[in-house]
Amino acid sequence: MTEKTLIKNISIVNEGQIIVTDILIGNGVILKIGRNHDALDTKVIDGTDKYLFPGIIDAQVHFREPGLTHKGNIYSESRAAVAGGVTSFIDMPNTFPNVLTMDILNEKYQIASEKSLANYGFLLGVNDDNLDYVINLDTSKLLGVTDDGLYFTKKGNLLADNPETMEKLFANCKSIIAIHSEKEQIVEENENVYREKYGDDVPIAFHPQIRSEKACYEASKRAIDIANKHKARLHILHLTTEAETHLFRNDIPLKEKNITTEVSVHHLWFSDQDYQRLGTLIKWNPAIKTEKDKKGLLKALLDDRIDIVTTDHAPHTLEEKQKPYFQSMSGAPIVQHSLNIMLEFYKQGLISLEKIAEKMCHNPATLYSIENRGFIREGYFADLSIVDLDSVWTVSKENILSKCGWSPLEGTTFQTKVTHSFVNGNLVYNNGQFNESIKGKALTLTNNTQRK
Ligand SMILES: NC(=O)N[C@@H](CC(=O)O)C(=O)O
Repeated sequence: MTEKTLIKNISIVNEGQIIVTDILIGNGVILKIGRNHDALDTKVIDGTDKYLFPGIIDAQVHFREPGLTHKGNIYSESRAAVAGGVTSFIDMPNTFPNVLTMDILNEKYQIASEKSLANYGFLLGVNDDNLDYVINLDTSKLLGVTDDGLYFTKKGNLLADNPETMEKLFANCKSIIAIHSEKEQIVEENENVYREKYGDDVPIAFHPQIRSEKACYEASKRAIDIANKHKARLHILHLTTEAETHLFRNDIPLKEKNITTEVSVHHLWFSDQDYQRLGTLIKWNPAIKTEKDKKGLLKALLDDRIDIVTTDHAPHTLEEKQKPYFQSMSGAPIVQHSLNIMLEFYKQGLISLEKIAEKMCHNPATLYSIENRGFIREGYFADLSIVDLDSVWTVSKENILSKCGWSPLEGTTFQTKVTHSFVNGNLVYNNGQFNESIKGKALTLTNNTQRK
């Protein structure tokens, strides 16, 4: 029989409430929430003055395996994730080979089953080349599909830039369709304007003018129109503009939405004011935009037009980042610090703890129809994170766990710390120490078909 763990006297942040009580976990699940447990054969953790969150489900990461493991792999990045309170992740298909077939998708599940410290799910990529293959699959069994176009090539018929292929996919796909929403044609026109003026070394401050609000807005508007026409289940990844937030509804519950969206933590944390200080280290696609956009995104998150928070964790080596504008890779590692960032907003009085749990834990589970995770409920998997809301520390090279070994947050002081993370009831992370012997599990889907 596996050992049980009793977390005593902890403030449980869950489903709109904070309740101070005990929680008993064993056999991988939450056995009992409430006082009066029999402590025989039970390991006890004192939770006094600490907070318990459902493990975070980060629904957009790039863990780089297979094929790009010089900058990250499923072991290293899931380890960084768990240290930050992330107990499940959904990884994108721009690994090599690109995830365009079920064989390649299944290979990633196999690698993760051997190496991942967190629970895992993988999206299948879709583009013009494999479109017919994808729509002939039983897509209702997939966690989701996502356009891969922007990740791999700038030229050619990109799915999210090609209305005909979008129509065909949206009319036929039964799973959630997640898209990266920027009109590449607009981006290319802008690139040409700035290239003419500056050559290869365009100042990074122009990144938001190149990957512009217009490029984002027009792509999102078009995708929503096509999705509505076909009643498709569309999710727009990492929103970056205030303008786009007005395309989304908050007058119906998440479960009933056909169109959903997310914000990534860096678009809430950084703005164009930071390009001067951090340069291409904060070059992301879509781009970090203005202070107004940053504020608008937080507002839309709070009023439920934006459904979830993700990281789009995208490690690159420093060498790959610190290049002239056009050569510098977009993306940065952030999965280890997403909860710290959101809790910093809590400290500033901008968001409640309950809302953080909703957007980072409950809603990703609901949005992707993930079974028995994302909530602190008896019988659910014991994916849990304990947080100390009064612990000051500074991000530095010494405590960054992502394989690439740097972070745009270096030098940032946080006032909160994840002390413990449980994955399926196993204490994988305990105050800087890891138990790496037990691996995470594949995320499974609830019975609901994802398409209304
Ligand atoms: N978000 C990023 O800036 N980069 C992503 C790819 C992408 O989403 O464009 C990456 O994989 O590096």
